[in-house]
Amino acid sequence: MTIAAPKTPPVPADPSQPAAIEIRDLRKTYKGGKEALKGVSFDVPRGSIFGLLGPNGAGKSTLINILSGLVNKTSGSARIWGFDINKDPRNAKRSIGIVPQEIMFDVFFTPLETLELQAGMYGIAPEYRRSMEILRALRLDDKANAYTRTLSGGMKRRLLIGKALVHDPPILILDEPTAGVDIELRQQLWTYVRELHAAGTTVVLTTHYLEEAEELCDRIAIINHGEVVANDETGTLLAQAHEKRLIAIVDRDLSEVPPDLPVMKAELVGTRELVLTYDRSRIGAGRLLSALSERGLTVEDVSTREADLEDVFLHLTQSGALGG
Ligand SMILES: Nc1ncnc2c1ncn2[C@@H]1O[C@H](COP(=O)(O)OP(=O)(O)OP(=O)(O)O)[C@@H](O)[C@H]1O
Repeated sequence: MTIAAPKTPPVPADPSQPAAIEIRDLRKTYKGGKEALKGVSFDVPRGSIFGLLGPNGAGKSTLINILSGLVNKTSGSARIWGFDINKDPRNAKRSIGIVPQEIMFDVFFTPLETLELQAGMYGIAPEYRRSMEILRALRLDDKANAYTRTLSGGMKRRLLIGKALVHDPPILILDEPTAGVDIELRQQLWTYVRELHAAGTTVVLTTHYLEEAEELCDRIAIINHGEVVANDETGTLLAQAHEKRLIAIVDRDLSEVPPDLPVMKAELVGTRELVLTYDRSRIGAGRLLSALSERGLTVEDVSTREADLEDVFLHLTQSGALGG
């Protein structure tokens, strides 16, 4: 997608603020006492594709809603493109485009009207609007005058991205954009996101699909129970995943795990399947198989699984399930 140079003056960035988004000790306690954010701090570097991960209820939506002005923070601060969300909310809001989780449109408007209305809401004068250009970039120009209700699911998702781009924000936030979306459409959406990023947009996305975050994001923050439990480059996070798993089917029934195996964790599934979790930086699979043989066991079948972002995620959130 080629998004041409903006025809409206870009939001001037404050050069003393190198982060696209700067969040400091952000707290939110809802009425009724639920502490959704318990002092969250992190920076989204300019020009990054930043992943915000966390199990259901971790506080991701609360965070995004605070940034977009839908929810008031209890304390702490947030700056978007250098603008404090409370002291300079207008510029802070102009600096982000948010693609929400839910598809919500007035179905009686056409895509072109939808973008024009959105531009009007941002106070962009008609001569500065670039609705058709955005529709072309999202390959929706041939649907410009169709009823939105006649668009396919994928087209509606693209139109949502278009709505978030009308004011030419330097930062785009996508909240679970591929939840419930089929694989082909997901790939298409990520192609658009990559193109936008290549054109200079900082991208923040929340996703439950860890392999997606692994593939797309250069930096990832994981939140759990309202706290940041990891915030690092994706490669560094993955390097932390030392755990590897070896699954061995042995030749006879066991009533318990063989003693003193050189592993971090050993589990017996049924009577013959041993699941051994080990530190791959300290020991190899061959040594583990020898250890089983030394304990009088013959292995009939064996497989191993590499650690990935899911391991890091599960380890850090200790939830055992991603939920949703
Ligand atoms: N308006 C509200 N009033 C009270 N509690 C709320 C409100 N909104 C969210 N919560 C609670 O705050 C916590 C964080 O919710 P939040 O929606 O931010 O999580 P999330 O990480 O976005 O989850 P999901 O992935 O399900 O969207 C949850 O325990 C939730 O029940």
